[in-house]
Amino acid sequence: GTCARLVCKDKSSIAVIPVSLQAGRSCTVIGGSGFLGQHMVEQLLAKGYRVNVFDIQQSFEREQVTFYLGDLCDKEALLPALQGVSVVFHCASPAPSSDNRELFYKVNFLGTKTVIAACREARVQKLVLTSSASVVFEGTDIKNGSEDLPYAQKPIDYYTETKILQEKEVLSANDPDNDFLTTAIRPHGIFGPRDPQLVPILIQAAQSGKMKFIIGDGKNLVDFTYVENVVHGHILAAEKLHKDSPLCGKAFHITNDEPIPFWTFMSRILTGLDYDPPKYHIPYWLAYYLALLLALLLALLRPLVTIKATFTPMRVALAGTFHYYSCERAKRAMGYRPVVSLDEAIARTVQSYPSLRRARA
Ligand SMILES: NC(=O)C1=CN([C@@H]2O[C@H](COP(=O)(O)OP(=O)(O)OC[C@H]3O[C@@H](n4cnc5c(N)ncnc54)[C@H](O)[C@@H]3O)[C@@H](O)[C@H]2O)C=CC1
Ligand SMILES: CC(C)=CCC[C@@H](C)[C@H]1CC[C@H]2C3=C(CC[C@]12C)[C@@]1(C)CCC(=O)C[C@@H]1CC3
Repeated sequence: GTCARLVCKDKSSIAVIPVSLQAGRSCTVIGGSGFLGQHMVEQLLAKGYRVNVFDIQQSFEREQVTFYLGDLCDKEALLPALQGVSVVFHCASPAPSSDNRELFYKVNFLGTKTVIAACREARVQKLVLTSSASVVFEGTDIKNGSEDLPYAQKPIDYYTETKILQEKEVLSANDPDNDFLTTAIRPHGIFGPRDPQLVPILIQAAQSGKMKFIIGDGKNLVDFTYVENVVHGHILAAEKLHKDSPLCGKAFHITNDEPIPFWTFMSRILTGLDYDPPKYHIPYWLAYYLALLLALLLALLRPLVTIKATFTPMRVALAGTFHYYSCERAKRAMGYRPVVSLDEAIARTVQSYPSLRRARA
């Protein structure tokens, strides 16, 4: 089967070694309980990897997976999960919506330094970070952006600010002389089954009547990337990361390579779940200033009440500007190609949320 390979020692003896016991086939997924993390675990197992998960929470149980519960800011908690593994995938982060500056700094920046120190101590050979394409986004158009764009000087939010600090830390830790190699994957707009953010937020907005307007002319292209393609990019990166490979210490965009107008994508998810797509247009700058005004108002009211807005300047920027990226570098360096097309990805995603389908009267 796929989990075993024949090894011929000499003509008379043939040993069968499970793929999971071969060097380089054991890994730890930090953040393995999350949306991306769980999909990582599934594909890694399917490819015959031995998989540990390190996470602050346990969201599933699988016989083949060893769980280590703990905070990645705690090196002593991390170390047992890294013993004997050759690859660490770091895809843990507080949710962007948590809006907690202190926590972002502690987990994404200081915690990532701890992950690096723990990897070195445990003699892990490869560290693959899940970064984000948003590290170069400042709220204005990016068309076919390459990895050579400079980091955002004014990141769109504090979460992204700490994703920049984190990525810099991981890439500069690349140290071939000491057998420690690092690389970073920058996905954008990950979606797919079990995503707790994109589809649920969208349907919630539709249910409360907030999905009537298209911000701008609706032509702004954006990358939405199917989770299985993101996972594929991570695993390829780990497998192609070798001393002298072009992956060492570098970041790579992983996208569906099919940028789509933001509002077309939203409409396809909405109609797929039997909701009406938005049809009225509102000028981008009007939406932006309305959202700013709302944010100001909520800040003034904060001593009295705390209300979380759906309509924020950052979201308006995401919904009304171009932000799509080239994945040419990943194609060249690791032979990346998306494995699931956008059409297929949307169909699978819509199908996976029967509970969010609009109840017909
Ligand atoms: N979802 C998206 O569209 C995008 C996500 N990313 C990045 O992908 C990665 C994964 O994101 P998702 O799976 O969407 O997030 P998620 O919130 O579903 O998963 C994150 C996981 O990290 C764990 N975690 C958080 N703090 C921890 C700590 N202190 N110690 C141990 N574990 C901790 C959580 O318990 C959770 O299981 C993150 O690094 C995120 O920044 C990047 C670009 C886009
Ligand atoms: C490509 C990329 C970075 C996607 C981001 C995902 C989320 C940030 C979006 C998922 C649902 C979106 C959404 C809005 C903004 C961006 C999202 C949160 C609005 C709040 C924009 C303003 C509206 O008119 C309502 C939208 C609801 C859905």
